[in-house]
Amino acid sequence: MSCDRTSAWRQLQDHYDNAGSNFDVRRAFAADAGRFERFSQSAPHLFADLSKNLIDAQSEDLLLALARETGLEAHRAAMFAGEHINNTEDRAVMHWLLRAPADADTPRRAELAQVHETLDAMLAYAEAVRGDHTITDVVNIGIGGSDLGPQMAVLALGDFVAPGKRFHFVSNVDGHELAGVLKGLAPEHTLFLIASKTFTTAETMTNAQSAKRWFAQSGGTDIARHFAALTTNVEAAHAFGIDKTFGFWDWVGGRYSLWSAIGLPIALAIGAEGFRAFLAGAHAMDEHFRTAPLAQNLPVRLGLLDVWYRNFHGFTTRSIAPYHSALKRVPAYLQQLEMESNGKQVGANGKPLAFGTSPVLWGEPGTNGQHAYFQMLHQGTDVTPLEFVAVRDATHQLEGHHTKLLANALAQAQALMVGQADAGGHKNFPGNRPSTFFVFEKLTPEVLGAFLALYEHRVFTSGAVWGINSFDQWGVELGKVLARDIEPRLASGDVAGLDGSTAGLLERLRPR
Ligand SMILES: O=P(O)(O)OC[C@H]1O[C@](O)(CO)[C@@H](O)[C@@H]1O
Repeated sequence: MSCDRTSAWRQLQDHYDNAGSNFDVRRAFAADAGRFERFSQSAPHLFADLSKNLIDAQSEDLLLALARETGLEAHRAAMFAGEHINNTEDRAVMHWLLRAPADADTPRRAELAQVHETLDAMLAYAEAVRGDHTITDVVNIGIGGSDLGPQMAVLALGDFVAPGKRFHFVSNVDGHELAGVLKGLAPEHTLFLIASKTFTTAETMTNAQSAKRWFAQSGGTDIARHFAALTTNVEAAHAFGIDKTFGFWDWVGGRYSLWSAIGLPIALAIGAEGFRAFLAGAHAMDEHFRTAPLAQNLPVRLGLLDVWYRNFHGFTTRSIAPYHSALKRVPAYLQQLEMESNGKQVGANGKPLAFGTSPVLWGEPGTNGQHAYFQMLHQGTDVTPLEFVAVRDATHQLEGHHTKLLANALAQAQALMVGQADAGGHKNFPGNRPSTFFVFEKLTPEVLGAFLALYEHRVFTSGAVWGINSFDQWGVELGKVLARDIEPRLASGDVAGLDGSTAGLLERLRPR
């Protein structure tokens, strides 16, 4: 049943109208000494404080009822059973299987055996390349899910990266990016990874062709040693001239693929043991999501909070501020995960939805964001729920920095909630602005794996309640088709049939 037709939805609307719309989290803390405990919890490898959010026991209870009424548990079971819940592409959704141990209790035994066979081969290759000191530069060529995850994780786990290799990520079809990277490279010291689930993506194919041409023109000889492909389309990789391939399967969505062969740059960076730890962290979160009661299930609580904010409070964006510079690319990674998954206007049945879906997700690391857009978060006319990520232990010895960093994260969350009412005018902070606070003890492969899996299941939860297919991305197709039509027009100048604006701009952008 569509979520907006359920009795829980109606009750949530009543609760919002009666109490939710003027809920004051400061009063809620004053009235309940146990609020922090009630609305915070541990989950594998991390801790989350939800208590500064605009929720009370009744809203959580009703949101849980909404989850039950919309069949969240059955949908979750269907995903873990390998049913084709990606109905528009008739595919299973089994990225979770990529991180299951070889002896896991799952009905998908055959696929699990293939997963481990590929994983073992990929990690053996990663270790061999790590030991090959003639390779000093690894260039990953891929885009979207074939870029954002590995790039984000290699940066995030910088403390675990063995010295001796530089990692480069080329995604954009803008040749400035590839040309800039190639400038500093020598073919005999470079390994190119062509990462593409489909091996047809225009940007990646264009960059891969140019890299191959550069390799030959700069005296490179042994393609088999200097190129590898990470793809479900092994045939196309061979046709391109690459022998060394690591495969994966159509049941791994692009934005869920960093756990597969697409994660090879991560394995090259942190080693086989580190990559297995990364998978183990995610698996621990999978088990939590699969088995914990809904009321203590962190991805479920977060996904339901997202529904509460989007559909009842009407908040259209959510911001994330990782207070750790190594987590700089996490917002970009999560943007694809959440917005490509849940940015849908029709339900899984293809019928238009009468309610909002994915919020806009955005953010920058703290403390940087504080000196840029936090002004709006504190005093703007719109309310934006903010998510903090703070790591207790630093891995550097620079005196004073980490304490200042953590103090800032705590202070910002406090300021958003408490506000400052008595100052008046321009100095008035309304407060009561919601935030969630994640605590990692250390930034390790396990912790990062768990955090990313937490987000995946959170997006699954809101998507399931909304009744959408979170695993297709038809919205990216139209632009691709039109780009193919426009490309030759830039050379020919033919504007026939184009709208006035596109024709006018094309005329200005034509090469002179
Ligand atoms: O890995 P591929 O097939 O090159 O696709 C790259 C990205 O393009 C998309 O299909 C969107 O165009 C993403 O979903 C995907 O992660």
